Amino acid sequence: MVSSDKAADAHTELSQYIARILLERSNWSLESLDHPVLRIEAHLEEESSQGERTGQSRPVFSHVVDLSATKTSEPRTRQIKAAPVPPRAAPDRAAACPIEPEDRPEEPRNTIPGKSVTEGADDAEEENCSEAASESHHKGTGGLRLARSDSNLVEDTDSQRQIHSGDKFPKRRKVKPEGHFLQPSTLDKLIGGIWEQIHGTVSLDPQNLVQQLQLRGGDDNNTGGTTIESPIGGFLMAPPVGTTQLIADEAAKPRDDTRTAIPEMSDAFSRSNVFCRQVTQASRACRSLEVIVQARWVEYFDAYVDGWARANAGVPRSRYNKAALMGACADFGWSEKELRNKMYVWRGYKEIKDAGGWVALVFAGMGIYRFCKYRIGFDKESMQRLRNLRPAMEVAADTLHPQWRQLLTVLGESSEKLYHGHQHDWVVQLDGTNPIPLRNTYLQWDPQFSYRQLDESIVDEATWGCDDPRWSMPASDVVRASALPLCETCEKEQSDDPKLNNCYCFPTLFGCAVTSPSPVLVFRTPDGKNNGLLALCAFERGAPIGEFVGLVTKGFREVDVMESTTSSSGSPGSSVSYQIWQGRQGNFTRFVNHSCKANSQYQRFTWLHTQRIILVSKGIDAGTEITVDYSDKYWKGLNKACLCGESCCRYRKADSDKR
Ligand SMILES: C[S@@+](CC[C@H](N)C(=O)[O-])C[C@H]1O[C@@H](n2cnc3c(N)ncnc32)[C@H](O)[C@@H]1O
Repeated sequence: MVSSDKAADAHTELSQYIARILLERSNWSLESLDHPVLRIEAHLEEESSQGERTGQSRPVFSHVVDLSATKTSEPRTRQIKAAPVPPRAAPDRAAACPIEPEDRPEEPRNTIPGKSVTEGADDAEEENCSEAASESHHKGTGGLRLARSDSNLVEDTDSQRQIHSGDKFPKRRKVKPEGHFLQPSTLDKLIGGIWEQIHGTVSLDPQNLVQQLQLRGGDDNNTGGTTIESPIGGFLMAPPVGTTQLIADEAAKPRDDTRTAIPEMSDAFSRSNVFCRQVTQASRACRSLEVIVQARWVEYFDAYVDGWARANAGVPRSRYNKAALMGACADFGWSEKELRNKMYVWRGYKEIKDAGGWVALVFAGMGIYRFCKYRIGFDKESMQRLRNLRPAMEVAADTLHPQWRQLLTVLGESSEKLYHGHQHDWVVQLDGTNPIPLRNTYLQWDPQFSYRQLDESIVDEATWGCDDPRWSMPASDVVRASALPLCETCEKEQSDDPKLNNCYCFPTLFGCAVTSPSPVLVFRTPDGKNNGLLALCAFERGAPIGEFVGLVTKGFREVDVMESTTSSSGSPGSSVSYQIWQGRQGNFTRFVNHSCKANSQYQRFTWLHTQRIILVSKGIDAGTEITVDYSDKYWKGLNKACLCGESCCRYRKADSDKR
């Protein structure tokens, strides 16, 4: 007997497979069908001894497979589904976690010259679950084991709860596509787009609309039309030919004079950056405004027709519908067909608003038009997914874009934020219920619990004085005159000044002009691990998720800490061990749970001579929990069982139960 889950899987796989064959071999596109079905028929026939058909044929099987789901079904990854929260395992008091990072970051696939994205991905997998139990596999996994350079760390048998890391990023087998050629569904794209916008740098402050552009009426000498001037002065987007000419003119001058041209050009360039950004921001805010107004217009339309229909019960509703349509056509100056087409899309906006709230519309960006026009996977299930995500989206939008709700005042909606503070001061729940203040999720174990969100680690002065133990002397004895430190990984110059920086090992974290918040949220795990970290967008293998920051200290025992070591600045060759404790302060990495089949790991990386610990993806799908392998050293002697739920789980039993 095949279990119903397996049967459903087989069914999905079969229909996807057949759909792929159909699409590959014919000109048919499922996308062009509203409700595609695949009709499979089998006939039992008598065949002649020569293998010819005798004409007798009896239908014995007829089955219709609904392919609508194929058009939109989700990737078969381990999604965290909305579910009621089961009884929780008590986390450690103000848990901090011990970890040792790797020395070398995974080379970001498309930043290392000569290495393509797929090259590394073809490597044999060293961390597959079935091998996990063997010692050799543990070495291959690389996750949070001792780095080679840590071999001189004290072999402290009772120093449990220390998370460690290895030196090398584990190689992984390229994940074979499982017939997802139609994936991700448009809903996935829409949701991904919303998270990207929320975590992006585009500001949706309505002030962008009113302040950043000053429309100035008047005659332009050339066109006689209206001109647009930037508030910072000048007609910024004059043709770049001017600049080209400037260069040519300056080139003709004596050599010394050309230097004066550079500041001028640089000034013009930087002003054009500002202006272009202002127009982009304003236009982005306009787009959000457009969509929410159109969704609201549909509500007006419906209310108008409803009102008439209620007042004249005997008259068919369609009559008022038509009358309203005609009235609107006159006001818009559009034909009925034009308006109907637009209304179809706008009604989609309204439905998205009804499910995902205004936040989903405001941050949806351009993708929403396609989603509403083609309505692929625009079904109850999709709307429920949006409904469940709404509170999480509001947490992120309110905390990252405090002004966004002001756009809603045009609709007469409140501009008051629902969620204050830092985005990780909230624990979101994936069943759509209200987010919980982070603090409340620890009070039962620690009534004094508090957590301060940090952007950077703080060195415990009582322990280290003014010295940062993470700082180490350059490996080379020769102090380079150029002064810019070289990256130990890529050997390029590092600088906090993006114009001077040349190291792009972790470009979203170091050496970049602007850093965007990582698209992650703290969430309530459905499997008893209390809180965990949720990836809102996909992180490709090798991509940094964030830095492990907290209090840089030492000597902590019986609490979760990150353990690491650097070579001593005083005497090269020896090492300095330190800990990073996140019990009371730190960032979102504090909430990363353990899994025996982890999808990320900690790695060491040196930036400007100071060691940093980076949480790096091993390939994470959007909507999944981010996990690391805390390693044997953490679990050894710990009176706690692992709840990762993987078939390869190595710590299913608490150490005390094993005795
Ligand atoms: C760094 S914290 C992770 C966040 C934690 N879940 C929370 O709610 O604060 C580490 C603690 O989480 C819990 N934890 C993490 N991974 C676990 C797992 N696989 N099984 C059981 N408990 C886990 C343990 O209580 C551990 O001490």
